[in-house]
Amino acid sequence: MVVASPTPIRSEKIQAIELPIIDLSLANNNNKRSELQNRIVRACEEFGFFKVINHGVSQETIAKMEQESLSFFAKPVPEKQLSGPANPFGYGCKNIGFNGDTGEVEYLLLNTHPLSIAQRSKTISNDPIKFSSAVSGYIEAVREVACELLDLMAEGLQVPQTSVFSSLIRDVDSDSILRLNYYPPMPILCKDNDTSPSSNYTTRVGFGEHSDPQILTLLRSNDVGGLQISLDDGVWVPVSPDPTAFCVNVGDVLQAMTNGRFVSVRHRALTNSDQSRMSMAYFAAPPLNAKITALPEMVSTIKPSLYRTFTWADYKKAAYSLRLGDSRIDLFRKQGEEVA
Ligand SMILES: C=C1C[C@]23C[C@@]1(O)CC[C@H]2[C@@]12CC[C@H](O)[C@@](C)(C(=O)O1)[C@H]2[C@@H]3C(=O)O
Ligand SMILES: O=C(O)CCC(=O)C(=O)O
Ligand SMILES: [Fe+2]
Repeated sequence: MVVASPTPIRSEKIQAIELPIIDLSLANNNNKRSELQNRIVRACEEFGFFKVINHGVSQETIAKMEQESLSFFAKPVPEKQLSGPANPFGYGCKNIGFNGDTGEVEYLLLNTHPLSIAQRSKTISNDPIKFSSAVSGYIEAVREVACELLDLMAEGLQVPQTSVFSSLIRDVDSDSILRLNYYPPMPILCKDNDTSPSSNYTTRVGFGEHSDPQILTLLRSNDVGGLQISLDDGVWVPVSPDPTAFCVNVGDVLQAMTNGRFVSVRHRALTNSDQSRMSMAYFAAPPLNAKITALPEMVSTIKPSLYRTFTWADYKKAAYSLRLGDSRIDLFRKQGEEVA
């Protein structure tokens, strides 16, 4: 197997994008709820990404999770390795997935089932009860935010069964996961000691280009930038970091359930030259046996369903057999159906 080396890329000075802002406190305001639904729907159609403020997750819940995460990544490597290798859960360093993808990232991938968290905490922390309580508290809080957003999306799409998306995540068998990413500072590479402001500067990729496979991702990062999204082919647009907000993106499953109306957009994370970046991503996923198919309201004679029905287990199997940057959802596209 050929193992790819971490890709250095040219640093380009592209202005950061201001993602659509969703103020979740408006969800409880009867006069504003429908405007909020439309705003979320538009963001999912146009960008596949938005920023959520006033989300209701307490600063304490986030700080506890962040502190546990920092303490873990600050440990000596041999200690961290006791929680690895990631298969897919556990501690991973530079290797992403099983097919030779690499990046300048260390991570902990956790199954969100309470029993699994309790069990794994024993190898992760010297105080497993404190670690698992921080993780469980964080997961419960972000799951609530994810469910509220998904209900608003269904309402905005005029789908009568408004819990059609959120019920998949609330299911006890939901396959949701939590990923803690740590990107150590990486000096910018400069070819031939040439310090002129030309194209010789390169930045290292922390987490390569991909789309998220699940329904919805809620990402919280520290105040160090690095996330970029690919809005138009070939152009990478940086997203400004905001530790008080969640950066939310549509996953492949939601793209399929909305018959391509919502877009699962490719993104990546670059390292920073002098500061470490830390991100915590909650990937809201259905149960393994859930059948994924376009909602009837999203299908018509002029917009026939783009994808075959598949189970989340089928999709995961395909995802783990592919490279990070491969398009997984295309495997499930019906012949002859073009995505708008
Ligand atoms: C190369 C891979 C890593 C990944 C599984 C895959 O085979 C393709 C998708 C990757 C991804 C991207 C989003 C999430 O970070 C992730 C946990 C997921 O569900 O799909 C990772 C997988 C991983 O790191 O194991
Ligand atoms: O760390 C980030 O900002 C992005 C990470 C990411 O895309 C992922 O974990 O899937
Ligand atoms: Fe991602």
